[in-house]
Amino acid sequence: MHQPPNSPIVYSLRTGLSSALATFILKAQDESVNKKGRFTIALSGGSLPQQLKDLIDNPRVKWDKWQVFYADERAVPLDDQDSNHNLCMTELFGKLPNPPAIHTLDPTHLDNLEMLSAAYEEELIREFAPKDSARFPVFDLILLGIGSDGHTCSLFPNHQLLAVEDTWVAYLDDSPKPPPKRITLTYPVLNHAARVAFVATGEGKADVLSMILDHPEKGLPASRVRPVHPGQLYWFVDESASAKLQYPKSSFSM
Ligand SMILES: O=C1O[C@H](COP(=O)(O)O)[C@@H](O)[C@H](O)[C@H]1O
Repeated sequence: MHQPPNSPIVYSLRTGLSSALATFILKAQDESVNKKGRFTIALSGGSLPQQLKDLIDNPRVKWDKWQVFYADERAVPLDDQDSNHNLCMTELFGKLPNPPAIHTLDPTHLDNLEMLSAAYEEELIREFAPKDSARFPVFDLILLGIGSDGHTCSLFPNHQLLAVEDTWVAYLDDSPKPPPKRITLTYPVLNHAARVAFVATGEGKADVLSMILDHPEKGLPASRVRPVHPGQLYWFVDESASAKLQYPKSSFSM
């Protein structure tokens, strides 16, 4: 099947998804560091952080060049078991002798979601605005997961945040998935990234993956992530998650 240019590239991996993902991240890291001397990345929570395990003990990772943000975060203390930061610390950063610069939410604003999300947007502005972005930050890489309802970040089906175009970070207090209070990057930020990669594993994601990629017209939140040119969208999926997928798969080589 012929795919139009800039269509999502889907890597379906029978084995070695974490290793392929590490290779992909390192290529993005090297291109960014060679060009700009730093690597800006946004991470998700959920099942994603455990797929980053092949970065641990990998001598090619230039942690001192990384600027880490969160694609979405729950409005809970940083050491709470629901915190995406806490999860990333447990799965990855806490295992490193020299962790990178990590931009967490400001826990002093947990009781005021508007201030919490404005403070995180300020954090992004400090990192990006004077450098390589005009109206929206341009992340070198954003790593996303999907929920079985098609949500990504904290952008849920039929939620009013799907329409936000004018801010970098938005907040919600009615997430259908607990905990209810969260902040999230918005579509303009996701869609201005140089690269966005979704990671989906397990048979529990098979139906929704087919819905997202084979039926983008249904408009599930994850289907609406389409980086503008020259940005590129990638999917790293395992065999179980891609079992029902009609969308053409590419072989992974880098
Ligand atoms: O609530 C969230 O869910 C999504 C998907 O999680 P998963 O466990 O199904 O992979 C995650 O990407 C997001 O960061 C998180 O806040």
